[in-house]
Amino acid sequence: MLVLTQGDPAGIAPEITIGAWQALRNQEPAFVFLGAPELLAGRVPVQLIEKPSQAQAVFAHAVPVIPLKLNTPAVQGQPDSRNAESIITSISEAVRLVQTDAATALITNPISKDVLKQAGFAHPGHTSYLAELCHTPGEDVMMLAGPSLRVVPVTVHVSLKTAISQLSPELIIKTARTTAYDLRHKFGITSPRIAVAGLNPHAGENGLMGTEERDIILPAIKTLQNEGLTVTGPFPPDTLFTPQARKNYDVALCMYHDQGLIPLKTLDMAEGVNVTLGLPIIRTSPDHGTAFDIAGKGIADPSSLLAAIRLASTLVHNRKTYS
Ligand SMILES: NC(=O)C1=CN([C@@H]2O[C@H](COP(=O)(O)OP(=O)(O)OC[C@H]3O[C@@H](n4cnc5c(N)ncnc54)[C@H](O)[C@@H]3O)[C@@H](O)[C@H]2O)C=CC1
Ligand SMILES: NCC(=O)COP(=O)(O)O
Repeated sequence: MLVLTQGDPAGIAPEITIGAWQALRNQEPAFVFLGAPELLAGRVPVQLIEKPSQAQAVFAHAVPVIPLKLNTPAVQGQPDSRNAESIITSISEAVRLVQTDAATALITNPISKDVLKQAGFAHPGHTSYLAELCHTPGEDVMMLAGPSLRVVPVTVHVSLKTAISQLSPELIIKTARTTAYDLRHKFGITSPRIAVAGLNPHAGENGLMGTEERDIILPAIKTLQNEGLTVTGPFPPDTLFTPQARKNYDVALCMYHDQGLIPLKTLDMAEGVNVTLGLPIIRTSPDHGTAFDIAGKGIADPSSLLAAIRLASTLVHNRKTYS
């Protein structure tokens, strides 16, 4: 059984959860929602359960919910850090359920990093928190996957200045190895083709516009090639995402967050999925955030959450097949 976390109760998580249940109730995969039942109740039937194994029997007629308490009632569009505790508990409890085989994978609803930071949460998002919960800190890799493109940012939730200072051959090599391993074992791509983006305009143009390609990225690519991995680049970032270029790789390794996420969301916002690689558990998430600006207006599109739920189910199946 898949477990879906609560996310920020003031964002669009409740309404996209409802939309996902309405789309999936008469088909697979089923999920259990781990959060405050009042976020859904009144709009769709809800049935409280104690453990994920009870969810399948319920799913066709009600959203199965393992209940959590909010510290203060949720107001759509008005996030409140007093509810950080239930947001975080939902994530940690979902991980525990997967670790103990009570659930097969987790799908996370969007959270606000800012709201959690106000409550003292130390992580810039789910990804590194999940790695900590799995006792594999630093092994996490973020991948965004859509119908048109997969991207992996080597540096993630840091300023552009910090991203550049964090880049190293070691970090690129480690990220590419994890990406290649999980594309094989979770996505069934036997020999994944990894295209590596440059950092600078024109990928540095022989040092004319920056030296990171020559000093950091190219040595990493050579090491990875010597290991037998299909890795090419560094490519000028401005043409790496054209339709023609995208035919030549399975994943683009990007040097910083927006280098990869801008093309991914431009091409695939509605169906993009955030997948955490490198962990012993399977976790997916919609590619978008809390969308406080539209929360409660009934216009949130549940497609990305649906894609995340379906991909989690596929990865559970793939892991059995390809591992
Ligand atoms: N997986 C996660 O938990 C993620 C969390 N975030 C967090 O979300 C918060 C808001 O971030 P933003 O940069 O504003 O990104 P956002 O994705 O929440 O919103 C960006 C724009 O897209 C629209 N949008 C997003 N999802 C939509 C949907 N399903 N249907 C229709 N319109 C949609 C919003 O209304 C907004 O105009 C931040 O605190 C950020 O940290 C952002 C990305 C992922
Ligand atoms: N930009 C992606 C994002 O914010 C999701 O982060 P995480 O919560 O999956 O770590």
